[in-house]
Amino acid sequence: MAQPTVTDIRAYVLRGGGADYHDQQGTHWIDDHIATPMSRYPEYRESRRSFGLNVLGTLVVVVEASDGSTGFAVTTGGEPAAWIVERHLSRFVLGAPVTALERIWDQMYSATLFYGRKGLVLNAISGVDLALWDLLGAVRQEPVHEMIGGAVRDEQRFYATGARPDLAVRMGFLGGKLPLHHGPAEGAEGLAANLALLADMRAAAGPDAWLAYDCWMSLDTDYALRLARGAAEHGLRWIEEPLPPDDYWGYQKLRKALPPGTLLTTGEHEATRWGFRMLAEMGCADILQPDVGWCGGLSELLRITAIADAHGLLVVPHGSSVYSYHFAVTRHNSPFSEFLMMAPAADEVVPMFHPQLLDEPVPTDGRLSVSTLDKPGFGVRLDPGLPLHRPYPR
Ligand SMILES: C[C@H](O)[C@H](O)[C@@H](O)[C@@H](O)C(=O)O
Ligand SMILES: [Mg+2]
Repeated sequence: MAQPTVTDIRAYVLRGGGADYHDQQGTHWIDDHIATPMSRYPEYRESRRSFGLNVLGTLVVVVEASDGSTGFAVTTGGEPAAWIVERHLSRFVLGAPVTALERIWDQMYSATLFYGRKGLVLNAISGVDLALWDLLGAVRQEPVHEMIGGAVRDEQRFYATGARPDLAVRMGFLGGKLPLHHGPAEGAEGLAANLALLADMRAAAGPDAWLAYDCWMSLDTDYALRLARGAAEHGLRWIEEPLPPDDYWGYQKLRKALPPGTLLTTGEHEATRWGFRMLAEMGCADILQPDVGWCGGLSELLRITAIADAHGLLVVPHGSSVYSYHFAVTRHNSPFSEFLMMAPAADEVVPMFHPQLLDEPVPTDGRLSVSTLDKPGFGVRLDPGLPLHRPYPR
């Protein structure tokens, strides 16, 4: 059956929040002395922006079809990802049927293997893949979740990531995930402060709230184990991404040594089915957390989730707004989702990719009804007032 074809693909960049949600201005919980692999250098310990966590900015991919339909997606990537889209990936998209997502994905990945595989190239591939899913939804006038098998539940529950799990619980979230503030370089004093904060949050959030620590690749196995053992009395539900993503062996060892009841999670800086196969087969985690804008897009996330399911693992994508909501509601092994509290004090619910998307749904009382996703594609629009810049027009 003849399908519309892709007639144009354009890559733009944006600064100031949105998909590159670390790109914040002024005081914000997400850049408040948070432990990272750079924390061993005192000059880079206070702020993640100081070492460039917000250096990339947002990549916006726009695609158009011969029937006049358009699709778009936003992810982290900025100008270098825009170059990859315009100067390399565009050749596999232009002229292709809007249904050719598998062939386009395989060509984008295979053609960039000599310099890609993970990281920024997979962010760019993810952006194109998500834009193509949005375009297909526009052509078919179907929401993405209906095109990938349909919802398995009527609503999605959320936990909140931010500095105030105590407030999140009162807003109806399952609980909260705190950023870890101190790593090994800050010694026993830092560890004590990490545990004291968790104890305070447990007292404030109550005995039943989920509490987790996001360690953002900042620890070593020994510190992670000491943190988890000290946190067990406060009911730490999971310890997230304590080690650098390539230390599969450390994750494997740590998972075997954690206190009973403390889960190990990771994956937001992993990419492709092969990376997640490694995590699954080496027993690195209980919950896999791919970011759909970084792991290879929705097409690859579906493949990753099948691998996880076969290993009895949950897939709870890293905070990625509508791009993961449409996925999560269709998978039995994605029973809850992350919501990043992007208000500077983490004290109110604002759209995760603010200010870039119009009609971006947000949880109410910590949950989102599938019916709020019943619009074509991913169901959001790019704010037409944004200062879009196209750095590499063809
Ligand atoms: C809160 C963490 O430090 C990161 O900023 C966060 O983006 C990510 O790790 C997450 O899981 O949300
Ligand atoms: Mg994380």
